[in-house]
Amino acid sequence: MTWAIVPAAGRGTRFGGERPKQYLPLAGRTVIEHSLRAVLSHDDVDGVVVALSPEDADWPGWREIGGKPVLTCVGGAERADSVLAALHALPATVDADQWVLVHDAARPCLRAQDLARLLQIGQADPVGALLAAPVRDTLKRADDLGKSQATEPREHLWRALTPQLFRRGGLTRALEAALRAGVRPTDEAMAMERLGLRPCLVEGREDNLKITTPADLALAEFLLSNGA
Ligand SMILES: Nc1ccn([C@@H]2O[C@H](COP(=O)(O)OP(=O)(O)OP(=O)(O)O)[C@@H](O)[C@H]2O)c(=O)n1
Ligand SMILES: C[C@](O)(CO)[C@H](O)COP(=O)(O)O
Repeated sequence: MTWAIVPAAGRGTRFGGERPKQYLPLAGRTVIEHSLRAVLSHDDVDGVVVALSPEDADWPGWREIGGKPVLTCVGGAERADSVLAALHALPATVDADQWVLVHDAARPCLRAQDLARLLQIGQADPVGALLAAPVRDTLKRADDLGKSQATEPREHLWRALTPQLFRRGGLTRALEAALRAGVRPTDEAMAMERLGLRPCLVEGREDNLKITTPADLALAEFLLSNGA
């Protein structure tokens, strides 16, 4: 039994606009609906808890998607707070040693084959796993004037994606420890790494992009509308 958690309590400030980006129209649905359907599409995934902003006025009120239960909870100030709230809102039947998938509401282009590989590899790992993409561009470090001052070595550098797969109990403890220490993990793997644990990096598609700016939405529209 694996449950999903979808943090969807963000305001989308970098995107701009009135409506939070997760509720913008995309390829006949909304961003969040694509993300929910994608993470629920695997037979091993039994349901989802969605963390919503207390001010959310757009949530459609889904109670199930594809015959699977959709629960909600109130998210927090940062993504990590929202994920932790959703971990606590999982059904009591989800034991501490059961796997939980955390997937951004803002990542609508997740492909079934990436999700299947993550589950297959991650469930065989003692710690867990995350989808990620190796860095393929040259990386520059900017100075205060926006000039390129150095080139950073890119060997062994990956971009973290989602979903990320960890056991409910271990992830809950890792996030609570990080937040208690005043650390705001930007992803679940960071909370695990802090404890000296090494999640498995599972190479995922580069087009599993996070909708952060309007250009990302245009690209996602092309990808999802053209079956690319
Ligand atoms: N307090 C927060 C902040 C973010 N998220 C979620 O985490 C995912 C990734 O975060 P990001 O892309 O940064 O979304 P926003 O925080 O909305 O964007 P911004 O930083 O531009 O405001 C999104 O699905 C977002 O809804 C969340 O659940 N709770
Ligand atoms: C979780 C994540 O999508 C992995 O790259 C990313 O860390 C989210 O960061 P954001 O600043 O909350 O968008």
